[in-house]
Amino acid sequence: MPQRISRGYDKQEFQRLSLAALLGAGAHTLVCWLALQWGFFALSPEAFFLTFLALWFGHLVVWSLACLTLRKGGDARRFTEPVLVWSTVALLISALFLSDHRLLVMVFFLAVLQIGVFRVGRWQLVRLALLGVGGYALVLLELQSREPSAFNALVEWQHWLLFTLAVVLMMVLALEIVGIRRRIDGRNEALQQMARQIRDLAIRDELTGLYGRRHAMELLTKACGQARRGAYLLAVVFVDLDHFKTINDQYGHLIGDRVLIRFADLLRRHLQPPALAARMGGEEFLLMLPVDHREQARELVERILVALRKEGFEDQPGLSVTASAGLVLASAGEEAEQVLARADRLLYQAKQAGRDRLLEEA
Ligand SMILES: Nc1nc2c(ncn2[C@@H]2O[C@H](COP(=O)(O)OP(=O)(O)OP(=O)(O)O)[C@@H](O)[C@H]2O)c(=O)[nH]1
Repeated sequence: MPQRISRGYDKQEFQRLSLAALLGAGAHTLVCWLALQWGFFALSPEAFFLTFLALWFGHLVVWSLACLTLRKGGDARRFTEPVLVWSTVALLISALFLSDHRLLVMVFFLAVLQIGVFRVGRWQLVRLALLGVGGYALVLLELQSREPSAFNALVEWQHWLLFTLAVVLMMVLALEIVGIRRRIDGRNEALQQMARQIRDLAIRDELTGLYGRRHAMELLTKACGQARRGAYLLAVVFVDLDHFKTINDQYGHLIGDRVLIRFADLLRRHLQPPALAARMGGEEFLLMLPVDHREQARELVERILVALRKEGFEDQPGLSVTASAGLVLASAGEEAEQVLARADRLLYQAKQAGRDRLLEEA
């Protein structure tokens, strides 16, 4: 599965692929240049120069597209196959002009396959192998039909057979490695999932799924810092369900739990990121609301309190839940604990004033 392979594909991986492709293309050019010097390459020096200029231009285009994609935050992994395919095409083109020593450049294809083993999926690898073997056969057929008398059919096709055998052997090995790699990727994925779950357990309240107190304080500290730097206005709201003890006493603890879960769901429905809610303990909740102005926060909290009042509990028709809240705006230079203490004082006053209301600082 390509998605699995894509995880962990980063800049370094791309740099390694680029370096491998560069070294491979450089070695290929050098071998062909030596062949030209020794008279094995059936092109004039000018035509050789133009041919390799075109091949390097192709490398450059594919590489630049991948770089551009990576810089834009895209997945450069999808350029791995084009890099390998163009490298193979470059080998095949040069094989067209080499007399007798075609195998010299075609062995480079085994290196191309090797690079692909750790980077592309099973089918991409099979496609690449078919391109190498099939392309080599096409090169031979073209040469055979162009100049049958100069074509040493027996030797050339023997070489092709040897090459094909080598590719098949390598593919058997490669597919085994791809399988192992997939299993490792699968296990890594499971481990990462487990790590995410453990982290969630550590930072989330088990009953409601909202963030717990400790993580809420970390987030509040961070949000206060950002608000201090003027990134936004931060409204901090302490919310406490009213007479929750009575609800527990009258309807039982399980219904009390259900009320907490329902309220958390209600908060999730009303808050869009980056606004967030946390359960600070018992029936106490904290809201952090980055806003443009105070009214925006007030209206939102009022909507939440109204929605809670209207909330019905199917098998408990008589149960009606309300909450009290204290809303403050974080001031410049204020620490998280200080903001929280101010919101808590307002909440206390809201309770004193008869509950089921939101109080703000004058
Ligand atoms: N069902 C349930 N009850 C809880 C949980 N955590 C705390 N409580 C109960 O919540 C109740 C909180 O009661 P109080 O602190 O007296 O507050 P209250 O009854 O809501 O009164 P006011 O806040 O003054 O309106 C206690 O009875 C706790 O046992 C929980 O996870 N589930």
